[in-house]
Amino acid sequence: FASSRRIRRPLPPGPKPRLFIGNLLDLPKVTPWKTYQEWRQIYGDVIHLHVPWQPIIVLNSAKAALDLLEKRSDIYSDRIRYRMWTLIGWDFSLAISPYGPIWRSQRRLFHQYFNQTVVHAYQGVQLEEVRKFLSRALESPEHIKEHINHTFISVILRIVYGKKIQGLSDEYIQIAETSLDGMNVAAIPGRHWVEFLPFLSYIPSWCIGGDTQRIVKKYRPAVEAMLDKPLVKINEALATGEVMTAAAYDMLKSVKDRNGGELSPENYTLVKNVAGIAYAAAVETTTASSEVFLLAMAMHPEVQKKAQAELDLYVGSNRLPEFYDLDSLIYIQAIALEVTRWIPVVPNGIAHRLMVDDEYNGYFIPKGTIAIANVWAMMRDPEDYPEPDVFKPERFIKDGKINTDIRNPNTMAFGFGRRICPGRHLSNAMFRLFIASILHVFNVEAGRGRDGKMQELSLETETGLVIRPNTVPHGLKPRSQAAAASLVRQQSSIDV
Ligand code: HEM
Repeated sequence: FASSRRIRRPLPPGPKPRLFIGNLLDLPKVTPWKTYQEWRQIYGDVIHLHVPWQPIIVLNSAKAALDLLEKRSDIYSDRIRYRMWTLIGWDFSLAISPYGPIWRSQRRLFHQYFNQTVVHAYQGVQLEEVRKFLSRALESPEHIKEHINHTFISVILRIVYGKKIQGLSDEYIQIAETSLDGMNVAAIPGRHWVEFLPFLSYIPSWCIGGDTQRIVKKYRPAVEAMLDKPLVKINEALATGEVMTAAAYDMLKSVKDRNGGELSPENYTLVKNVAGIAYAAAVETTTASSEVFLLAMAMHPEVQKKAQAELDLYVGSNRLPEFYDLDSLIYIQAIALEVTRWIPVVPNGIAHRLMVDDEYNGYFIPKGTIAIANVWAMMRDPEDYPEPDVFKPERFIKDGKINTDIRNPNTMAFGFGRRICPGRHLSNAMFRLFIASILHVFNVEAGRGRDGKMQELSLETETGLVIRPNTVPHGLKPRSQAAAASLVRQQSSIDV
């Protein structure tokens, strides 16, 4: 199959390469998705970048991404190994494992605990944590970013490790945040010279040129601790016969039972790595989406009003939204889709790697090429989404239902083919519950800064694998002081 495509044809178009260094200096280091989107006007949907030893294609349209990453998933499902990821210890992760037996066994185990059917079992935890969030937001809206982060960390740690954190100062949160920062820092193509000049990894941190070692020293201990610490307690529980409600406990127990009560170091590592990636992949992405949601709401009060009218109709003022409400809340669903489209929080996905030579639209794509899905450009394709910069949930609704003729942003935001995000079922349900709960209780405004002035909101984001808005609204005002506040306090039992 693959060899039938082995016909030498020109490479796809792209910026003119320089002698020896190719397009190395052209690789954008800040918000690359925007530059790639601009390049689409010049070079088209599939752009080739020639970096020494490493051809790259950027897929700027949903069609190209679906044609290659989805329909030819058998040959486009490998990953590159950023040298920096391996150096800081992130090569444990299923998300960057090469396509092969280790990835397959990790992915199979992950799927068992996060497939569409199983995730219903986690609704109780999500509901409880989202309500605690409402209560915290009521008490101290100025700390909204911390509350969001706290919520999704709590949800995933309870699901995966059965661990309840005491607060934001929990040692584990610090460790995990540091290691996630490391992953983001390491993952931008072109930022680290060690990707192209491996000897740089040997230069000591105190020397000129020792940047790589400095980064390793900063992040590697945190990545190791993030994986090791929570599993130790679970393993002890298993050894003493204590029963725990936690996915990692069930994983360890089932591999142990399958192997006659023995837990080999390989199986222990398998569970440790699969559990660790759940935390790492879930927290940053869901936190980022929630921040984008708040930004969209503060910028569009008219959207809040419509959503609140729907909530008042279907949920009413005597209770908070439940999971069973979500299918009836069409406008809330449309908001979730539009937030996902408006600022996709993984704007360049996670790059795929081609395993054999290929050909597309008459262009040759050599084996080893990295394929970057520019989800940002796909979400701003005016053919799919007229006036793409405008935030408009209505674009997804027709005759009172979600219009399935409009391309669903989730088919791009969560990636493609065999590598598609296996956490999307958990994430989608949780996100809609979060949106419904906030809008049921609060009006979202930009919030005032320390100087007393209203915060100026901006669409700017950081650069990274996962992006978060630079400004996050914190002006959450209860819609009705008496009703909303007593409802939240009554339905969430926490000490904030
Ligand atoms: C807003 C929420 C989320 C977004 C936007 C998102 C997006 C993505 C994307 C773009 C990928 C790469 C797919 C590809 O290579 O084509 C991915 C992979 C992955 N995601 Fe998510 N994700 C989210 C939430 C979650 C959650 C909640 C979990 C875990 C419970 C999770 C677990 C994973 C894992 C394990 C992978 C690696 C899959 C592989 O390489 O085989 N994600 N995600």
